[in-house]
Amino acid sequence: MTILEQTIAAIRPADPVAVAEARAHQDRLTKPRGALGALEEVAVRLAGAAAVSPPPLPAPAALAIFAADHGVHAQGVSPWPQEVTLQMVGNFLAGGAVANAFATQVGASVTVVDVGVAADLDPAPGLRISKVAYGTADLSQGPAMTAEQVTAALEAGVVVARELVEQGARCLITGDMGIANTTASAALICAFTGQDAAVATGRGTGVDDETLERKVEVVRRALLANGLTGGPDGAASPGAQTAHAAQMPQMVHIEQKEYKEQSAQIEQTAQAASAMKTLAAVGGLEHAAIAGFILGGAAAGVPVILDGVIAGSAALAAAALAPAVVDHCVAGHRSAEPGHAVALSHLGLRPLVELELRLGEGTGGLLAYPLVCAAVRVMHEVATFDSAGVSDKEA
Ligand SMILES: O=C(O)c1ccc[n+]([C@@H]2O[C@H](COP(=O)([O-])O)[C@@H](O)[C@H]2O)c1
Ligand SMILES: Cc1cc2nc[nH]c2cc1C
Repeated sequence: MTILEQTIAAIRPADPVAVAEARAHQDRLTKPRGALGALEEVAVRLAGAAAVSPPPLPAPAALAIFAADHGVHAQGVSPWPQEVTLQMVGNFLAGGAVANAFATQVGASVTVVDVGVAADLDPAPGLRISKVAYGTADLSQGPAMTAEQVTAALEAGVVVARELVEQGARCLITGDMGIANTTASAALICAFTGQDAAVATGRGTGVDDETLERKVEVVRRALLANGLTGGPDGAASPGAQTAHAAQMPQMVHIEQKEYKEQSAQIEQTAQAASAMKTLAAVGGLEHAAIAGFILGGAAAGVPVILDGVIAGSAALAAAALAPAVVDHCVAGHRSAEPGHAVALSHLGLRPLVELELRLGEGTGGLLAYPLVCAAVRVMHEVATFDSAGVSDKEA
């Protein structure tokens, strides 16, 4: 088995017993039932993911910022020069970015991963060089990446997640840096959800009206050029259905349950193959690496806090590869980029923080991290009605 196959095979869906225990425990704590709102669901979610209630405290946390460049920058979709990706990597390594300040605030470590910056980087403490390519090809003209590049970037993300967990991290936070990557994110979101480009495409770092119009057209062209009409799984490949249909005749005598299981397995395999194609067509190297990072965290048994629209679009790919991965994710925030809400609603994730952030780097995930810790701490430390001798509400 490849690293990616092993990782996908290791991801378990939420444990229903732990979920039920966590819900019941929440209801015994000295507070009106449901009074902690969305935080109660976060604690229950983490219990399901860890298959134990209460779930372990998600500390310490590690942020990984995946950096890469984009061929689609040539279409004039970002007001910023491409070299800002490289320059911001230098800023992260020097501790001068917003992500560094927020990481210090919440005690998270910061690792910068070069998966596709269009320049050679010198080795430095805190930098991991896992370069797959010097940026992607222009996704509006055809596939942004080869299948080999997608696999390499996904596996690079898995390896970073594994190593951070081996080094003691108990919560992973996604981060990204890549000028023009909101265009790739919008295209991925359209492909995976079927949403229209005009709805999913936003102003990124702050483009004017004219550039936004061009950006929407670039996303439309990218979907067309790559034969992606969009769909519930981003499964635009006709091969998906053909592979499934081809298996049907041999299955007529198989027991109904077994047939259903095998049928679901075949469908999942087709969906995964299609997700790889979609990533290659309109994704970025950091999107693929972040998808791998999310899968790697889930496989290693730690929760993953997703940052903004780049992470949201990468999570769509991860979920198409391994649907159970969503049970291990927490949506840190909802970015101002409109496609992010589309992605989160498709994933069924509720963002914890809504501050109209549109920075990336992991900033929204880092701000949400103390809320996730607080949600879990409640489960460990708050007294029950019984233990504190507090009268429960009359039935
Ligand atoms: O996280 C987000 O939702 C987000 C929204 C807008 C912009 N960004 C960041 O801005 C850069 C991409 O913006 P753009 O306009 O060049 O596509 C990239 O480095 C992202 O981290 C990030
Ligand atoms: C300055 C700058 C910082 C960023 N951080 C993440 N994306 C970014 C884009 C720009 C342009």
